[in-house]
Amino acid sequence: MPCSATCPACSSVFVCGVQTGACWCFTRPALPAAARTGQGCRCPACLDAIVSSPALSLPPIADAKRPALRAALRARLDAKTKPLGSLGMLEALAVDIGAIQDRNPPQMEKCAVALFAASHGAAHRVSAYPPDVTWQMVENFLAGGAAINVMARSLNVDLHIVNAGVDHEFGQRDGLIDAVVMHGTRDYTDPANAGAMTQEACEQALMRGLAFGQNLQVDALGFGEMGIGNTASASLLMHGLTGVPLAQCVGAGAGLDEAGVARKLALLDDALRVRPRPTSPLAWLATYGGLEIAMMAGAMLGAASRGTVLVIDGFIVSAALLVATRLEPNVRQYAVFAHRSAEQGHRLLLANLQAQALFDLGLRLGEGTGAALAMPLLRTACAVVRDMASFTDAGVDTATG
Ligand SMILES: Cc1cc2ncn([C@H]3O[C@H](COP(=O)(O)O)[C@@H](O)[C@H]3O)c2cc1C
Ligand SMILES: O=C(O)c1cccnc1
Repeated sequence: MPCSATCPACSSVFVCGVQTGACWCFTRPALPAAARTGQGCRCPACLDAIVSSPALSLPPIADAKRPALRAALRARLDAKTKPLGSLGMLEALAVDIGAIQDRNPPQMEKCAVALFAASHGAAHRVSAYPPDVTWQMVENFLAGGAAINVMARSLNVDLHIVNAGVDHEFGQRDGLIDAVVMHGTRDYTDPANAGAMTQEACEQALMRGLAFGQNLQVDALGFGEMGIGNTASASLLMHGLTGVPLAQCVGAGAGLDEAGVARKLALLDDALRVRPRPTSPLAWLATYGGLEIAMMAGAMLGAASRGTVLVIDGFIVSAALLVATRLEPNVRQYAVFAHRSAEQGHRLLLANLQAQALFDLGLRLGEGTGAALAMPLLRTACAVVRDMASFTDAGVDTATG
């Protein structure tokens, strides 16, 4: 039985977590998810029970704060033959990776990117490109000719292509992981549709992603996506889960001009008006899609539960992480952010996730290209901790005067 959307005792606006096992504060997203108590959740403000039993069971994700390990990693870096802090963000990155892996020194041998592809029913209305580009690009990935293929090869990164729900018959194909939940979402801009997918399809996509993430043995997993129309879904999720005004969440995507962005914004605004506002993170995801975003969110939760570093790519992947954090806040600690995308909403989305990206090359492609490009930085950060000489090792004396 679902609970009310507000805490009955203290009236804080908490959204029902009956589907997810974690209650969620709409007006104050910085609050921790409500504590779980055998039968349900408690409002973190007043501790009164507000949820009946959860339906979706997620694996536990350990708290990766690990202050003692972080201090040891920092001390190890400070003893290296360099001015204190002179490797800047690489030092923070190394400490984060060590804390995620619970290892000193951290390890970065096997790096992979998983690219999740799916079709969007709304694609023909919200993108500068036709919906068929989604399946045609999957063929390109399988043939090895896309940007992510070239980067993965040149950077020694494994690449996994996952079909989360492309509207096309590929048949049995080498190199294509079939995780199809449905052949594309429904068009949420059509008032006749309740939303992009049912709650059941959404949970199935999430759980398939979860299993994928739990089973992959890598030190770092980068996330990529392909789905014409998916910046629109990401914008709606960003708006719904953060409260940032829609206009600041919507951008050019793969290449709309100014007038195109204005049309996209008006369409998405209408799509929000024609049906009731979703009342949980999972309902936002089901209503506005897409399948690849749901599967990525699940894969993030699965990979984090086994201590894998999550390498977040651009705008769409960040939106998937946002969803994942609303299901299990600890997942945020497992994420490192590759780059700041040129997509309009990404700067604010990163700020909302309290994230600092490693670089900004003006990329706006997706596919996991930013994540792949970050892998050498992750490898190098770990190598510095492991291999650099300390002042004592090298006999360098820093005493002055
Ligand atoms: C040829 C081509 C290759 C791509 N690879 C990634 N995207 C990127 O663009 C799409 C999102 O933009 P929008 O929401 O505006 O459709 C996604 O597929 C994303 O991965 C591509 C887009 C195109 C056209
Ligand atoms: O930031 C991204 O991931 C992005 C931006 C535009 C188009 N495709 C992806």
